[in-house]
Amino acid sequence: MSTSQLGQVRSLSDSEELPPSKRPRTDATEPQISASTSTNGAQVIAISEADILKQKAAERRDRKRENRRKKQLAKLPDPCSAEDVLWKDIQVVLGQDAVNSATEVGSEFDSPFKHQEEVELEVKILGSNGDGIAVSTGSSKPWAVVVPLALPNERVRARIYRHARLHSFGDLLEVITPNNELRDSSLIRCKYFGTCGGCQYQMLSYETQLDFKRNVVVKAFKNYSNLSDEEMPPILSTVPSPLKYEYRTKLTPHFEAPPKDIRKNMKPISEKPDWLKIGFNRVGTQKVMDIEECPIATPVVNAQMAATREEVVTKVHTYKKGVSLLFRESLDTSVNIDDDSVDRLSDAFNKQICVTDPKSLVRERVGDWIFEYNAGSFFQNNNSVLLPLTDYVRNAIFPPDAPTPSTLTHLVDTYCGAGLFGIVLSPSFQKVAGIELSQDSIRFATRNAELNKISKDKISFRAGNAGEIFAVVQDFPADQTAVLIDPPRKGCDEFFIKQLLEFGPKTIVYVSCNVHTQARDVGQIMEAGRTGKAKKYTLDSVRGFDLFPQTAHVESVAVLTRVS
Ligand SMILES: C[S@@+](CC[C@H](N)C(=O)[O-])C[C@H]1O[C@@H](n2cnc3c(N)ncnc32)[C@H](O)[C@@H]1O
Repeated sequence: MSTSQLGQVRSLSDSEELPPSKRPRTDATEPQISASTSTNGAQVIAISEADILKQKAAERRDRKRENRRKKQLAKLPDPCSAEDVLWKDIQVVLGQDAVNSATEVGSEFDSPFKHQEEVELEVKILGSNGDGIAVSTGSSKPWAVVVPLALPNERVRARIYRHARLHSFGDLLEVITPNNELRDSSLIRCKYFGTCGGCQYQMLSYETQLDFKRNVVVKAFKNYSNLSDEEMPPILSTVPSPLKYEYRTKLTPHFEAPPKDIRKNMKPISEKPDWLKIGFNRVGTQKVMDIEECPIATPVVNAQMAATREEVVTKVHTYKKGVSLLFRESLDTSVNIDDDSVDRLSDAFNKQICVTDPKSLVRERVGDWIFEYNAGSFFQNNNSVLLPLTDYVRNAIFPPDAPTPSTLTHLVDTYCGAGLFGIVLSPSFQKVAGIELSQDSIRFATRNAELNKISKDKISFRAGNAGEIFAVVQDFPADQTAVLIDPPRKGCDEFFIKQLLEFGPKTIVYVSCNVHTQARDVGQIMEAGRTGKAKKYTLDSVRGFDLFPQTAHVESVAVLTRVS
């Protein structure tokens, strides 16, 4: 028995005299060593077999945990996800060499910054999500920091609050050196700008906003389409929204239920207490902040929001859960427009109201077209841009300057919602077929076709998965058919693209609220033709549309033509 082993035993039992907080940490994975005195007085250390087995099991558990951790670290974000789009920007800022070296040595999660540390940063680029992406002026370690509301070439101070792979997130505390070519605070129209997470670009001129959005489209096709330079048309300038403010026809602010301790003894109140916040999430958080008005929403929506806020105060003691409110602008639905004697374009018909029940009927005009839908279901939120958008799509399908007249006669409107594109474009086609997953939206699409006096022989809508439409439109001549695609953010699935390519329409117009998945899908359509697996398409044009001024969102329209 060596003295050092004895010493270890001694110090263990000594430590038991200490208060728990001062005792050396005994790892649960260590076998318990017990000291006893033998009959001849010598001390014996006994490690039981059970303890050894326990230790081995614990080591196995540790190894498994470590492997899981390594796998998790190695896992990159899902392609086209918001995290992936950001990760691509981070790599540009840090440079591929720095990213590769950090990955090789496994230091890509070792942030040089502490939680809540205040750091000085230089902003390098504006990320596709609208946040500035900066590097530290003090640390030599390649590490990026994402700072909302910071602009390229600015020096800023930020407080770090979260870490991820080779980057951290920080709250903007101060713009030390502003970029006066871009930043113009006199343009800001909202008192909550900078704290509310809704808008990112109010300090930019509108032209700059459109330029930044074009750049997002350029980057998306570079990162996700896999198209060669020869296959890529120049990305056109972003089409502006006629209204830059007061355009949002829908808002969905929310509020939390009263905290439990307050709810217990709560009586009806008439003045809004401090803890009640009715509004939108604070920038970079899931915490609601109080918003009395939103200047990007229409005046009718703002007026209703003010009235509902007062109502919520008087009823708040009755809520046990948080609530999402809905404000949706509508034309006055009490006017019976099925009656042919009604002049739908008269002032009486055009009175705006705001509905708050998701099941309520909403009525909306797009030019001289009338649409109805349920307040809770999908319809575009910026009415002012819908005529320019549908005109653009029509001109893409029937280019006014084409040397020969178009032969297109049929339109397939996939992901058609309440029938916006199919109905507005219907005069240019002999036949239109639409498909949409929501039964409710299809009920309205059919009603909208009737309201707009389009015959059932000409236009039809069906509920179903978008890819299923191609089996239904077998009688549509592919050479004379245009397919419009307007999917949700996640884009099209494999089944849809396979069916689309088997059908092989002459023209494809792909409208999207997520240019990254759009670029991926367009890339897949083009690749299938390039590799001889399907008919070949050229990408004629890609253009951003600004459906959401003052925010970083961009809609995009890509036009493809079959060449073989
Ligand atoms: C961006 S919206 C476009 C709606 C319509 N084109 C418009 O502009 O009003 C996408 C629509 O796709 C529908 N959708 C989602 N997944 C679908 C699927 N797998 N098949 C068909 N429609 C789907 C949604 O219900 C939603 O109405």
